[in-house]
Formats: sequence, C-alpha cells, structure tokens
Amino acid sequence: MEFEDVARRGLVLIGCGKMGSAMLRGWIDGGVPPEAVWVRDPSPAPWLSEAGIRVNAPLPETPAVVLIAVKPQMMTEALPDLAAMGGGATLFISVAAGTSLATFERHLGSKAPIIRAMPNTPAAIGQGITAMIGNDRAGEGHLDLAEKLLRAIGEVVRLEAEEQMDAVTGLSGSGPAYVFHMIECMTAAGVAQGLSEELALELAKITVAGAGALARSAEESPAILRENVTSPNGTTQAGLKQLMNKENGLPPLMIRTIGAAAERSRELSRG
Ligand SMILES: NC(=O)C1=CN([C@@H]2O[C@H](COP(=O)(O)OP(=O)(O)OC[C@H]3O[C@@H](n4cnc5c(N)ncnc54)[C@H](O)[C@@H]3O)[C@@H](O)[C@H]2O)C=CC1
Ligand SMILES: O=C(O)[C@@H]1CCC=N1
Repeated sequence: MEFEDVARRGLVLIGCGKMGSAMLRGWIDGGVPPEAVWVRDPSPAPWLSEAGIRVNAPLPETPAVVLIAVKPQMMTEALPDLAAMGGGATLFISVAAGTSLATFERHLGSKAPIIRAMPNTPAAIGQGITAMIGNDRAGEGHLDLAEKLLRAIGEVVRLEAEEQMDAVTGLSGSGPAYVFHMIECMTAAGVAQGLSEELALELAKITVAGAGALARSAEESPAILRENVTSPNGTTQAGLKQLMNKENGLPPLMIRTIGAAAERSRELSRG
C-alpha cells in the first residue's frame, strides 16, 4: 500500500472542518485505513466516528503525519501540546492561510519537519490544486510523502519561496469563491435578461464547468479559446467589450480582488 508508514504509525488531524474533512475523505478513498486516523476537533462531524476514526482520543506519541487544519486565529490554542511530537519523526503539514513556517517552528521546535500547503475546496471531489513548501528540516522524503498525500485530492505544485504563498492563497486558495460568485453573477444577469432562475443557474454552472474543463485539457491558451468563441462583430465581442474594459472591467477588478486576498494573507502572517 502506498501509505504503509502512515497506516502503521498514524495520521493525526488537528481540525477537521471543511478543508480537513475534504482531505481526509481523499486519503481514506486513497487507502489510508480509518483506524489509523486520529481527529482532534471540538465539533467533530458525526461521519468521523461512524467511519471508525478515533475522535478526540489520546493521540499517538509519534504519528507519521500531523495535518493542521484549524483557522489561523485558533493556532495558538491548537499547537502547544503538539510540541512533544516535534522531535523529527513526525511530519507536520499545515494548510492554514497566513501562518508562517517560522510560527510553526516557534511552537514545535527547530527539529520538526514542517510543510506549508495551500489547497482549495475542489479537493472535495479530487480536483483541487495544492501549492506546498517545506522548512529546512523537510527533506526530499518528507516532501515526497506530502506530495503523495496531497495528490489524493488533486494536483500539487512545489513553490520556490515561502513568500509566494500569499499570492497563491489569493489566487487558487480563495479562487473557487471567485468562480462561484461569477456563477451567481451570470445567473442574476440571465434572470435580468428574462430567463428563469433555474434555467439561468443551469446554464451558468455548466458553462463555467465546461469552459474550465476545456481550458484545462486544450492545447490552446485561454486567450485563443476566448478568440474561438468571438465572431467578428458578434455577440461575444459585444459582451467582452464590457468585461475586458481596462478601466472598469474584469482586469482591474481581478487585480484588486487577488491583491486584497494576498494582502490579507500577509496581514495574517504578521499576526
Ligand atoms: N476553506 C477553504 O477553502 C480553505 C481553507 N484553508 C485553511 O484551512 C484551515 C481550516 O479552514 P476550514 O476547513 O475552511 O475551516 P472550518 O471552520 O471548516 O474548520 C476548522 C475546524 O477546526 C476546528 N477547531 C477549532 N479550534 C480547534 C482546536 N483548538 N483544535 C482542533 N480543532 C479546532 C473547528 O471545530 C472546525 O471543525 C484554515 O486555516 C484555512 O486558512 C486553506 C485552503 C482553502
Ligand atoms: O478564506 C480563507 O482565509 C481561506 C484560505 C484560502 C481559502 N479560504
């Protein structure tokens, strides 16, 4: 089995809300046995115990992996008693936005291998993308194990510098929310043009999903794919004239949107 060491020594989740449970489902589907998993969470979802996962039970002394998936604001409450696992044998993976490797090192000690990862919610259906970077103690073996675990929930990219994490968080970490809002806005605009809410939502969802799948699989760039839709002097050209307006269209709005999210990530890391 791919996760033999994890199955033998255990996998601990500190926090198992939206992100933690999306990841855990991927790992269980990928072959991690539920009895090798410990979850610590003050409000655990009922499916965890039903699946045979140990919930709020005493933790193993040196699990193979500890996933930290609590809100950044909860970190100082969640971390202190994990320091005993910081001797080097346990790999820590954090998905928390804006919590630096240095912060974890302060709590867990300088011997702990720690990987900072930024997934996104399409992880729940195995279609996420996660960016990751490790501290000095995280060797190739640790990075490979983290990458293998994270591949259970989608694509993985390795970063070159921790500073990139703020921009990644603003783009792909928060990104699904922007796309969901685009679906909401397209639906509302369809309703404004006379469609029923139900029909407009169906058209918007499948259009976004289909365009995303085409952008992902096609050899052409998104710019060429956009041009393929745009007949000279046709309907798309009329629509794009609004959307692509450099003063008040999507380009400056997206710069502000991702910029604000990245800046919030920087703020969180300053504490
Ligand atoms: N939701 C998202 O799209 C993404 C979230 N993240 C990161 O994942 C982390 C978790 O976010 P979500 O899952 O969305 O939040 P959530 O609120 O759904 O989950 C957090 C969980 O932590 C638990 N918790 C609170 N205090 C705790 C403690 N002291 N010990 C153990 N568990 C505790 C809560 O009961 C809750 O179940 C955050 O740090 C966030 O930055 C990262 C990428 C994407
Ligand atoms: O909103 C947040 O802070 C988290 C991090 C990326 C997505 N959700």
